[in-house]
Amino acid sequence: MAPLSVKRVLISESVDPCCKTILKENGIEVTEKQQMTKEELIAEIQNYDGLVVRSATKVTCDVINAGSNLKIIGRAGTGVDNVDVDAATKSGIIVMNTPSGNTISAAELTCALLMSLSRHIPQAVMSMKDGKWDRKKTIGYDPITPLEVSASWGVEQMSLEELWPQCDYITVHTPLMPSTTGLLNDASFAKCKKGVKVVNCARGGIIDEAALLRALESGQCGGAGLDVFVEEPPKDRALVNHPNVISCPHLGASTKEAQARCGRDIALQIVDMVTGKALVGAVNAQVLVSTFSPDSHQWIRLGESMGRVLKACTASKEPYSQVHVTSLGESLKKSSGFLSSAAVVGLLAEGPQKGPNLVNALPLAAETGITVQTDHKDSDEREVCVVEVSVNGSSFTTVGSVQAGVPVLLELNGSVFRQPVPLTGHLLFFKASNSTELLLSVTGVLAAAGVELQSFSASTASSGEQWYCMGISSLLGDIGALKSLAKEAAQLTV
Ligand SMILES: O=C(O)[C@H](O)COP(=O)(O)O
Repeated sequence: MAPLSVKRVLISESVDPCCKTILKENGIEVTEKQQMTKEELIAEIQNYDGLVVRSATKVTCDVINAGSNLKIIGRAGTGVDNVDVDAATKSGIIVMNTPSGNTISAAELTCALLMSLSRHIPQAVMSMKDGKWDRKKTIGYDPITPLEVSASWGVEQMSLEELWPQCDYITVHTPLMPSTTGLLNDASFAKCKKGVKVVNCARGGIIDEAALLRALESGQCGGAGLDVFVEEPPKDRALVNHPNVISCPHLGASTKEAQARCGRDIALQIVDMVTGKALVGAVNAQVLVSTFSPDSHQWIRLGESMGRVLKACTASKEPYSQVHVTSLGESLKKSSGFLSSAAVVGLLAEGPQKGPNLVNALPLAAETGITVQTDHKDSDEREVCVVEVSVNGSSFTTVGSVQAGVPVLLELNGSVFRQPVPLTGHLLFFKASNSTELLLSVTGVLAAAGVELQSFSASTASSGEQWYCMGISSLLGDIGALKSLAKEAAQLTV
């Protein structure tokens, strides 16, 4: 992938200072502004092409839409539920997290809460501070029964149904998403051992808060350690104030070590991305991961150019219903993903959709009603990319490759070019029967418009209507004259 240019980054939360230092050392201008209101962030965000956040900044669709120059949202931490990832993807913005920076600190707090729950340490501390010497409440200790060791990780894997009735303690460590929202609910609490203790240092909502309160009240749940809440800070204090709940204000990652790691990781990941070295931590742009090799750059250009050629030659027939991209050749095995996105970018370029790029190509295609199909075929003979579009009931195909580092077109809808057509500059395509008169007429049209003919590629077929391609010095102002000479004609700049 051609390196993304990121020049100005806004850090909207307390992120370790090393983040700013690393970004600045790499030529990126950094502004730190904390505790901005949503309105302030919306007004400000257009001035930046990068945004670095923790979990308090709500990067909503409104913020993303206001960020007309935004290219990357860096999350100095793990959870990206405060970022509207779908909206970012549609706008072609990379969302990147630091998947391992604060894991150890969150695990430490989980263990601390487990121990505190078991031994009622916070309650004992409070009662000591109240001047009491109450030894009765700290004597009922149940030993923690560790889960059995599984074959691979030392933990026996069980279904949740099997797991619930066996646990003395349940800790959750998942992102918040539809499948994990309310993972512990009335039904699952009912299957648990009476008095089960639960810890949530992951995200509020994985344990259903209303169900947890009911389970605490009935004694079905014997205690909860909560570092996170559905609403932060929680306005409803019922859980926080419950005698069997110990809670913290989302401190799982708040250690010097975790913050230094996350601040450093997100800055280095952004720098690696803008310098084209690597893409690490992107949560919405998997297709880009394999584009960080120099070899891939020309293939991406090829895919996009083929999409543009298809669009130019079929524009009058729109709408498109399907794009089918096939890569051939061992070395393109991992390329079919980005080739299809690149072809869609070319096909949608200059259309009504906002800024198609490799991040948003597939969602934009889906939104436009285009199905994208990707295939790979092994071939010892050649490395080529075939892009076929279904447009208004018929199909139109291009075949291209990269030769000597240059993207070239080999075939256009059945016409095989004698010489590969370099996909660069201004190109004129037309379909006609092979005739000297026609070619003279076309060059006459070019000359009359002051356009120089720079290259000419004809089909290998000697009879029937075939596609021709001309490299020209500039686009014709009007190709009406050409359209009256040839069956079809199109021009474009790639
Ligand atoms: O998702 C995370 O990384 C943790 O919940 C930490 O969030 P924070 O960076 O806002 O402390």
